[in-house]
Amino acid sequence: MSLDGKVAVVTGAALGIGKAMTEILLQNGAKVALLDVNETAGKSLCEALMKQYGQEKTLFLSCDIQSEEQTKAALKKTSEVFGGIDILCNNAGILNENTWEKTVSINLMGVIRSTYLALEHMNKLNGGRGGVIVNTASMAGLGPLPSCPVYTATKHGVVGFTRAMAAASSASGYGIRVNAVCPSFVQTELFANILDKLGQFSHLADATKGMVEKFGTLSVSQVAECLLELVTDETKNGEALVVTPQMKKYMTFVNTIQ
Ligand SMILES: NC(=O)C1=CN([C@@H]2O[C@H](COP(=O)(O)OP(=O)(O)OC[C@H]3O[C@@H](n4cnc5c(N)ncnc54)[C@H](O)[C@@H]3O)[C@@H](O)[C@H]2O)C=CC1
Ligand SMILES: CCCCCC(=O)CC\C=C/C=C/C=C/[C@@H](O)[C@@H](O)CCCC(=O)O
Repeated sequence: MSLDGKVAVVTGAALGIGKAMTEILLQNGAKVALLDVNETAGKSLCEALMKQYGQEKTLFLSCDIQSEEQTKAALKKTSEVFGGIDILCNNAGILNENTWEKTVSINLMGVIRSTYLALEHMNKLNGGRGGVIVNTASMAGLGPLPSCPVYTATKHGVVGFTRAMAAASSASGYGIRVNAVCPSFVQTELFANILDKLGQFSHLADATKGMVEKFGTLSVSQVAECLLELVTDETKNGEALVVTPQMKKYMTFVNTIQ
Protein backbone atom coordinates (compact mmCIF):
# COMPACT_ATOMS: atom_id res chain seq x y z
CA MET A 1 0.00 0.00 0.00
CA SER A 2 1.39 3.39 -1.00
CA LEU A 3 1.05 6.11 1.62
CA ASP A 4 0.75 8.93 -0.92
CA GLY A 5 -2.43 10.83 -0.14
CA LYS A 6 -3.34 8.53 2.74
CA VAL A 7 -4.55 9.98 6.05
CA ALA A 8 -3.13 8.66 9.31
CA VAL A 9 -4.06 9.26 12.93
CA VAL A 10 -1.39 8.68 15.59
CA THR A 11 -2.33 8.69 19.26
CA GLY A 12 0.42 9.60 21.71
CA ALA A 13 2.12 11.31 18.77
CA ALA A 14 3.95 14.04 20.66
CA LEU A 15 6.82 12.00 22.08
CA GLY A 16 8.74 8.77 21.83
CA ILE A 17 7.51 6.00 19.59
CA GLY A 18 4.46 7.99 18.46
CA LYS A 19 6.66 10.86 17.31
CA ALA A 20 8.80 8.46 15.28
CA MET A 21 5.69 6.84 13.81
CA THR A 22 4.39 10.27 12.81
CA GLU A 23 7.68 11.16 11.15
CA ILE A 24 8.00 7.95 9.12
CA LEU A 25 4.40 8.28 7.92
CA LEU A 26 5.04 11.86 6.78
CA GLN A 27 8.35 10.84 5.17
CA ASN A 28 6.42 8.29 3.10
CA GLY A 29 3.79 10.71 1.85
CA ALA A 30 0.92 10.41 4.33
CA LYS A 31 -0.93 13.24 6.01
CA VAL A 32 -0.91 12.80 9.79
CA ALA A 33 -3.21 13.93 12.59
CA LEU A 34 -1.24 14.03 15.82
CA LEU A 35 -3.39 13.26 18.86
CA ASP A 36 -1.92 13.71 22.31
CA VAL A 37 -2.83 14.83 25.80
CA ASN A 38 0.45 16.78 26.00
CA GLU A 39 -0.54 19.98 24.21
CA THR A 40 2.81 21.72 24.62
CA ALA A 41 4.84 18.92 23.11
CA GLY A 42 2.21 18.15 20.50
CA LYS A 43 1.87 21.71 19.24
CA SER A 44 5.65 22.19 19.21
CA LEU A 45 6.20 19.02 17.19
CA CYS A 46 3.38 19.84 14.79
CA GLU A 47 4.80 23.30 14.11
CA ALA A 48 8.20 21.78 13.32
CA LEU A 49 6.65 19.14 11.06
CA MET A 50 4.58 21.77 9.22
CA LYS A 51 7.80 23.63 8.38
CA GLN A 52 9.39 20.39 7.15
CA TYR A 53 6.48 18.80 5.27
CA GLY A 54 3.99 21.64 4.66
CA GLN A 55 1.03 23.07 6.56
CA GLU A 56 -1.42 20.85 4.71
CA LYS A 57 0.28 17.64 5.86
CA THR A 58 -0.11 17.74 9.64
CA LEU A 59 -2.65 18.63 12.26
CA PHE A 60 -2.35 18.55 16.06
CA LEU A 61 -5.44 17.79 18.11
CA SER A 62 -5.40 17.82 21.89
CA CYS A 63 -6.99 14.52 22.87
CA ASP A 64 -7.06 12.31 25.93
CA ILE A 65 -8.00 8.87 24.60
CA GLN A 66 -9.70 8.17 27.94
CA SER A 67 -12.37 10.63 26.84
CA GLU A 68 -15.06 9.44 24.44
CA GLU A 69 -15.96 13.06 23.68
CA GLN A 70 -12.41 14.21 22.96
CA THR A 71 -11.53 11.15 20.88
CA LYS A 72 -14.75 11.36 18.87
CA ALA A 73 -14.17 15.05 18.21
CA ALA A 74 -10.53 14.54 17.18
CA LEU A 75 -11.39 11.82 14.69
CA LYS A 76 -14.27 13.89 13.32
CA LYS A 77 -11.99 16.91 12.88
CA THR A 78 -9.38 14.73 11.15
CA SER A 79 -11.97 13.50 8.65
CA GLU A 80 -13.25 17.03 8.08
CA VAL A 81 -9.79 18.50 7.47
CA PHE A 82 -8.15 15.65 5.55
CA GLY A 83 -11.23 14.04 3.94
CA GLY A 84 -11.21 10.70 5.71
CA ILE A 85 -9.03 8.27 7.71
CA ASP A 86 -7.01 5.37 6.23
CA ILE A 87 -4.55 4.53 9.02
CA LEU A 88 -4.94 4.51 12.81
CA CYS A 89 -1.91 4.04 15.06
CA ASN A 90 -3.13 3.28 18.58
CA ASN A 91 0.12 4.17 20.26
CA ALA A 92 -0.70 6.24 23.38
CA GLY A 93 0.15 4.38 26.55
CA ILE A 94 1.60 4.66 30.04
CA LEU A 95 3.28 2.39 32.56
CA ASN A 96 2.40 3.02 36.19
CA GLU A 97 1.59 0.21 38.61
CA ASN A 98 0.80 2.84 41.26
CA THR A 99 -2.16 4.08 39.21
CA TRP A 100 -3.14 0.78 37.68
CA GLU A 101 -6.72 1.79 36.92
CA LYS A 102 -5.41 4.67 34.77
CA THR A 103 -3.02 2.27 33.07
CA VAL A 104 -5.95 0.04 32.12
CA SER A 105 -8.03 3.08 31.12
CA ILE A 106 -5.39 4.33 28.69
CA ASN A 107 -3.55 1.24 27.46
CA LEU A 108 -6.53 -1.03 26.88
CA MET A 109 -9.77 0.91 27.10
CA GLY A 110 -8.23 3.79 25.11
CA VAL A 111 -7.18 1.42 22.32
CA ILE A 112 -10.67 -0.10 22.21
CA ARG A 113 -12.34 3.33 22.25
CA SER A 114 -10.13 4.78 19.50
CA THR A 115 -10.62 1.69 17.37
CA TYR A 116 -14.41 1.66 17.65
CA LEU A 117 -14.68 5.40 17.00
CA ALA A 118 -12.29 5.19 14.03
CA LEU A 119 -14.33 2.35 12.53
CA GLU A 120 -17.12 4.89 12.02
CA HIS A 121 -14.80 6.71 9.59
CA MET A 122 -12.82 3.80 8.10
CA ASN A 123 -15.34 0.95 7.74
CA LYS A 124 -16.25 0.30 4.11
CA LEU A 125 -19.75 -0.70 5.29
CA ASN A 126 -20.14 2.86 6.65
CA GLY A 127 -18.91 4.56 3.46
CA GLY A 128 -15.29 4.55 4.60
CA ARG A 129 -12.28 3.67 2.49
CA GLY A 130 -11.09 0.75 4.65
CA GLY A 131 -7.44 0.82 5.71
CA VAL A 132 -5.26 -0.43 8.53
CA ILE A 133 -5.04 -0.14 12.30
CA VAL A 134 -1.73 -0.79 14.10
CA ASN A 135 -1.75 -1.12 17.87
CA THR A 136 1.42 -0.52 19.84
CA ALA A 137 1.40 -3.48 22.20
CA SER A 138 4.69 -4.75 23.67
CA MET A 139 6.65 -7.92 24.22
CA ALA A 140 4.86 -7.70 27.56
CA GLY A 141 1.77 -8.49 25.55
CA LEU A 142 3.19 -11.91 24.75
CA GLY A 143 4.78 -12.87 28.05
CA PRO A 144 4.87 -11.54 31.62
CA LEU A 145 6.85 -8.65 33.01
CA PRO A 146 6.75 -9.62 36.73
CA SER A 147 7.49 -6.06 37.90
CA CYS A 148 4.39 -4.69 36.17
CA PRO A 149 1.52 -7.16 36.14
CA VAL A 150 -1.18 -4.64 35.20
CA TYR A 151 0.88 -3.19 32.35
CA THR A 152 1.41 -6.78 31.21
CA ALA A 153 -2.33 -7.42 31.40
CA THR A 154 -3.14 -4.35 29.31
CA LYS A 155 -0.68 -5.34 26.59
CA HIS A 156 -1.95 -8.93 26.54
CA GLY A 157 -5.38 -7.39 26.12
CA VAL A 158 -4.19 -5.26 23.21
CA VAL A 159 -2.75 -8.33 21.46
CA GLY A 160 -5.95 -10.30 21.98
CA PHE A 161 -8.12 -7.36 20.87
CA THR A 162 -5.94 -6.92 17.78
CA ARG A 163 -6.27 -10.55 16.72
CA ALA A 164 -10.02 -10.67 17.37
CA MET A 165 -10.68 -7.35 15.61
CA ALA A 166 -8.65 -8.52 12.62
CA ALA A 167 -10.80 -11.65 12.36
CA ALA A 168 -14.03 -9.70 12.91
CA SER A 169 -13.11 -7.16 10.25
CA SER A 170 -12.19 -9.86 7.75
CA ALA A 171 -15.39 -11.81 8.42
CA SER A 172 -17.54 -8.67 8.25
CA GLY A 173 -16.07 -7.07 5.14
CA TYR A 174 -14.91 -3.88 6.86
CA GLY A 175 -11.88 -3.66 4.59
CA ILE A 176 -9.66 -2.87 7.58
CA ARG A 177 -6.55 -4.79 8.59
CA VAL A 178 -5.61 -4.82 12.27
CA ASN A 179 -2.08 -5.62 13.51
CA ALA A 180 0.10 -5.13 16.59
CA VAL A 181 3.72 -4.17 17.00
CA CYS A 182 5.38 -5.72 20.08
CA PRO A 183 8.66 -4.02 20.89
CA SER A 184 11.05 -4.95 23.64
CA PHE A 185 12.54 -2.02 25.62
CA VAL A 186 12.70 1.28 23.70
CA GLN A 187 14.63 4.43 24.61
CA THR A 188 11.80 6.82 25.51
CA GLU A 189 10.54 8.81 28.49
CA LEU A 190 8.28 5.95 29.48
CA PHE A 191 11.26 3.63 29.66
CA ALA A 192 13.46 6.18 31.44
CA ASN A 193 10.97 6.58 34.28
CA ILE A 194 10.01 2.97 34.97
CA LEU A 195 11.84 2.61 38.29
CA ASP A 196 9.43 5.13 39.86
CA LYS A 197 6.40 3.38 38.39
CA LEU A 198 6.65 -0.17 39.73
CA GLY A 199 4.68 0.50 42.94
CA GLN A 200 4.36 -2.60 45.16
CA PHE A 201 6.68 -4.44 42.77
CA SER A 202 9.60 -2.02 43.09
CA HIS A 203 11.60 -4.79 44.77
CA LEU A 204 11.67 -6.47 41.36
CA ALA A 205 13.51 -3.56 39.73
CA ASP A 206 16.81 -5.44 39.58
CA ALA A 207 15.16 -8.36 37.80
CA THR A 208 13.75 -5.92 35.29
CA LYS A 209 17.18 -4.38 34.79
CA GLY A 210 18.40 -7.91 34.07
CA MET A 211 15.77 -8.26 31.36
CA VAL A 212 16.84 -4.94 29.87
CA GLU A 213 20.40 -6.25 29.74
CA LYS A 214 19.15 -9.49 28.20
CA PHE A 215 16.94 -7.94 25.52
CA GLY A 216 18.72 -4.62 25.01
CA THR A 217 16.99 -1.41 24.02
CA LEU A 218 15.62 -0.31 20.66
CA SER A 219 15.57 3.13 19.09
CA VAL A 220 12.19 4.64 18.31
CA SER A 221 13.12 4.57 14.62
CA GLN A 222 13.43 0.79 14.72
CA VAL A 223 9.86 0.56 16.00
CA ALA A 224 8.65 3.05 13.39
CA GLU A 225 10.13 0.87 10.63
CA CYS A 226 7.99 -2.01 11.95
CA LEU A 227 4.91 0.22 11.82
CA LEU A 228 5.66 1.07 8.20
CA GLU A 229 5.92 -2.63 7.36
CA LEU A 230 2.58 -3.44 9.01
CA VAL A 231 0.88 -0.47 7.31
CA THR A 232 2.21 -1.04 3.78
CA ASP A 233 2.19 -4.87 3.58
CA GLU A 234 -1.42 -5.58 2.68
CA THR A 235 -0.96 -9.30 3.37
CA LYS A 236 -0.63 -8.58 7.10
CA ASN A 237 -3.80 -8.89 9.17
CA GLY A 238 -4.08 -10.18 12.75
CA GLU A 239 -0.30 -10.20 13.14
CA ALA A 240 1.86 -9.47 16.18
CA LEU A 241 5.26 -8.28 15.00
CA VAL A 242 7.89 -8.75 17.72
CA VAL A 243 11.01 -6.62 17.52
CA THR A 244 14.18 -6.55 19.64
CA PRO A 245 17.65 -5.24 18.83
CA GLN A 246 18.57 -8.82 17.88
CA MET A 247 15.55 -9.96 15.88
CA LYS A 248 12.22 -9.21 14.28
CA LYS A 249 9.59 -11.93 13.82
CA TYR A 250 5.88 -12.49 13.35
CA MET A 251 4.47 -14.40 16.31
CA THR A 252 2.93 -17.80 15.69
CA PHE A 253 -0.04 -18.40 17.96
CA VAL A 254 -1.05 -21.96 18.82
CA ASN A 255 -4.75 -22.47 19.52
CA THR A 256 -4.41 -24.54 22.69
CA ILE A 257 -8.15 -25.30 22.80
CA GLN A 258 -8.17 -28.11 20.21
N1 LIG B 1 9.28 2.52 25.79
C1 LIG B 1 9.22 1.20 25.78
O1 LIG B 1 10.14 0.48 26.28
C2 LIG B 1 8.06 0.52 25.17
C3 LIG B 1 6.85 1.20 24.96
N2 LIG B 1 5.79 0.50 24.42
C4 LIG B 1 4.52 1.19 24.20
O2 LIG B 1 4.71 2.22 23.24
C5 LIG B 1 3.71 3.22 23.39
C6 LIG B 1 4.37 4.59 23.41
O3 LIG B 1 5.22 4.60 24.54
P1 LIG B 1 6.54 5.50 24.61
O4 LIG B 1 6.77 6.20 23.34
O5 LIG B 1 7.62 4.65 25.17
O6 LIG B 1 6.07 6.51 25.75
P2 LIG B 1 6.24 8.09 25.92
O7 LIG B 1 5.83 8.35 27.33
O8 LIG B 1 7.59 8.50 25.45
O9 LIG B 1 5.14 8.68 24.91
C7 LIG B 1 3.79 8.38 25.13
C8 LIG B 1 2.95 9.49 24.53
O10 LIG B 1 1.58 9.17 24.76
C9 LIG B 1 0.93 10.31 25.29
N3 LIG B 1 -0.22 9.90 26.12
C10 LIG B 1 -0.18 9.32 27.34
N4 LIG B 1 -1.42 9.15 27.81
C11 LIG B 1 -2.27 9.63 26.87
C12 LIG B 1 -3.68 9.74 26.77
N5 LIG B 1 -4.48 9.34 27.77
N6 LIG B 1 -4.21 10.27 25.64
C13 LIG B 1 -3.40 10.70 24.64
N7 LIG B 1 -2.04 10.64 24.67
C14 LIG B 1 -1.51 10.11 25.78
C15 LIG B 1 1.99 11.05 26.09
O11 LIG B 1 1.65 12.41 26.28
C16 LIG B 1 3.21 10.86 25.19
O12 LIG B 1 3.31 11.87 24.23
C17 LIG B 1 2.97 2.86 24.69
O13 LIG B 1 1.75 2.22 24.37
C18 LIG B 1 3.92 1.89 25.39
O14 LIG B 1 3.24 0.99 26.23
C19 LIG B 1 5.88 -0.82 24.06
C20 LIG B 1 7.05 -1.50 24.25
C21 LIG B 1 8.21 -0.88 24.80
C1 LIG C 1 9.27 -2.65 32.93
C2 LIG C 1 9.60 -1.82 31.72
C3 LIG C 1 8.56 -1.91 30.63
C4 LIG C 1 8.88 -0.95 29.49
C5 LIG C 1 7.77 -0.98 28.45
C6 LIG C 1 7.71 -2.24 27.66
O1 LIG C 1 6.66 -2.57 27.17
C7 LIG C 1 8.97 -3.05 27.49
C8 LIG C 1 8.69 -4.51 27.29
C9 LIG C 1 10.02 -5.16 27.02
C10 LIG C 1 10.29 -6.44 27.20
C11 LIG C 1 9.36 -7.40 27.73
C12 LIG C 1 9.81 -8.68 27.83
C13 LIG C 1 8.94 -9.70 28.33
C14 LIG C 1 9.47 -10.93 28.46
C15 LIG C 1 8.58 -12.05 28.92
O2 LIG C 1 7.63 -12.23 27.94
C16 LIG C 1 9.39 -13.34 29.08
O3 LIG C 1 9.78 -13.77 27.79
C17 LIG C 1 10.62 -13.09 29.90
C18 LIG C 1 11.24 -14.45 30.26
C19 LIG C 1 12.35 -14.25 31.21
C20 LIG C 1 13.55 -13.73 30.45
O4 LIG C 1 13.66 -14.03 29.24
O5 LIG C 1 14.36 -13.03 31.09
